[in-house]
Amino acid sequence: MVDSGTTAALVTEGLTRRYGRRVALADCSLRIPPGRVVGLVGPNGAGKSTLLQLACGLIAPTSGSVRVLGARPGTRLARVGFVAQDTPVYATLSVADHLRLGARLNPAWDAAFAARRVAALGLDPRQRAGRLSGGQRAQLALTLAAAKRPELLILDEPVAALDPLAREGFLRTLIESVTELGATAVLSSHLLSDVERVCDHLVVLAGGRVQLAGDVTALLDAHHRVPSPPAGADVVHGAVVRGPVPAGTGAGPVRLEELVLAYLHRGTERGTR
Ligand SMILES: Nc1ncnc2c1ncn2[C@@H]1O[C@H](COP(=O)(O)OP(=O)(O)OP(=O)(O)O)[C@@H](O)[C@H]1O
Repeated sequence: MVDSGTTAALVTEGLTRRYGRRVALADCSLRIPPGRVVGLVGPNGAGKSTLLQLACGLIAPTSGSVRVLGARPGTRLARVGFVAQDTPVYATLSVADHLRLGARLNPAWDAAFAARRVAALGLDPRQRAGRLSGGQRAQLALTLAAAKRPELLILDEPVAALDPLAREGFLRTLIESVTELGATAVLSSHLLSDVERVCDHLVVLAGGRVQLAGDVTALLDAHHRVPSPPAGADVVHGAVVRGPVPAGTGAGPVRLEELVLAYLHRGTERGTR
């Protein structure tokens, strides 16, 4: 799908995925513009991994459609980097073997970037990946995905296994490479503080449905915190109100974390599955 001459990174329309009778993702319509760092948030079982796997072409929709960089998922493999939640690596291959494999498989492979990151992480190139710690494995998988120099980087809970220092370093590197390449990154996370720090676009899922999506600044501008919302106000949850509020109500700006939580509460209470 094309908008203003720019191909969206990800477009879904009525995207639905069932597992038997369980609806993992329902009627999801989204448009992620290029060049964004997108935070995908939602409680356990909300459908985040399902959406990301659909975007990568690892699973097929039950109904609806998904386009990635203007094409069907799975047809732009060199242009999409994906790190799954369990950060898979080849246990018997060394760190250096992984980099060699990356270079062989990816036309735009950035060997200098990969070598720099491995050195900065203090990983021994001779070490077998199966002997790395969980966090080190995650770092290796992230390095491989980023060194592809993809146009779209899809990361399923990329920082979950990293210590706070490594998390901070990884997010900084991610922003640097996304900015340098003009790429798009979509990352699912339970850590709202990380999302607040690095994401400029937000998608909130609950009960398999999109509760909120859009540019972070625009979303924050469109909501307020009103201690006692007046009658007729469009209350999302608690003190969080959508749209303009009359003067004299004590309305103030809402923080991202508060906004996300309000939509998560609303989505969960509605039992939208
Ligand atoms: N392969 C599968 N078979 C059956 N049900 C599945 C499968 N994968 C996911 N589900 C179900 O689909 C729903 C959404 O799961 P999904 O993994 O997408 O959630 P999530 O938001 O990524 O959760 P988490 O934050 O816990 O990783 C859940 O109810 C889950 O049990």
